[in-house]
Amino acid sequence: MSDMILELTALRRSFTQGDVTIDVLRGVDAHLKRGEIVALLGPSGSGKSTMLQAVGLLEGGFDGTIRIDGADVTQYDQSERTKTRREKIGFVYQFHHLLPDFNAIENVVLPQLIRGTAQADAEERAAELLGRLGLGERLQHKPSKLSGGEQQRVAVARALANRPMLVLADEPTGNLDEATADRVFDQFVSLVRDHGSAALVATHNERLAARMDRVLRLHDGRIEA
Ligand SMILES: Nc1ncnc2c1ncn2[C@@H]1O[C@H](COP(=O)(O)OP(=O)(O)OP(=O)(O)O)[C@@H](O)[C@H]1O
Repeated sequence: MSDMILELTALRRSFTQGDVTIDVLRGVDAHLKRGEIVALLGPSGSGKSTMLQAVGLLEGGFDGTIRIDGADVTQYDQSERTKTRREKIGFVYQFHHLLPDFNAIENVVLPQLIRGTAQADAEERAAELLGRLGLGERLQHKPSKLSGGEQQRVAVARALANRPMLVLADEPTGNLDEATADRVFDQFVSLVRDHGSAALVATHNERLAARMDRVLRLHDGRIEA
């Protein structure tokens, strides 16, 4: 097992709309080691989401090299990308994208079933995670019956349910008040550290960034030295 969870080399991405081409990522070099929690900071429009989408194997169309857990995934086809995403990556978004018709525990069980975990094991794991996140009394609540911070904690549990080695978060606490954001983030950090995963967290929030192990700043399409 490699200690390098993520390596980006000369990552480039442009978008063309009509006759305007914007070079969003202009040669990003970055890496994450096992156990590291790293902030990705940059002004609006600097390419943070674009970078997470590339790393999360959600979007093609970029140049450069992406290595995840030592494997060069750059040229992976659709099915290899899906497999890597399922086995190695967990996502947390600002707007959590929970399934509205499923309750809290079902939302955390589902990705485990997709991965092939037995129902009983998946439920046990989901209940344990949600309990650690302070939602032990909310297992049967649907997202609409949960507060924003509670929904965000369910999303954290869901992202970590399969113990991904790489966790990608895009403004994971962006819609929460400061005190709730801090609590959710503390819980996120403690779970990521327990798993020995690495996490890349895109945020505008300097205060949140200061609590991570390291900060990457996107500026003019590159990571500042
Ligand atoms: N699918 C697309 N087609 C065309 N342009 C795009 C597309 N996706 C992103 N862009 C452009 O790329 C730039 C970077 O967008 P991105 O969402 O990565 O920024 P960001 O740093 O995440 O911003 P924010 O902090 O506001 O979320 C923006 O200028 C945007 O207009």
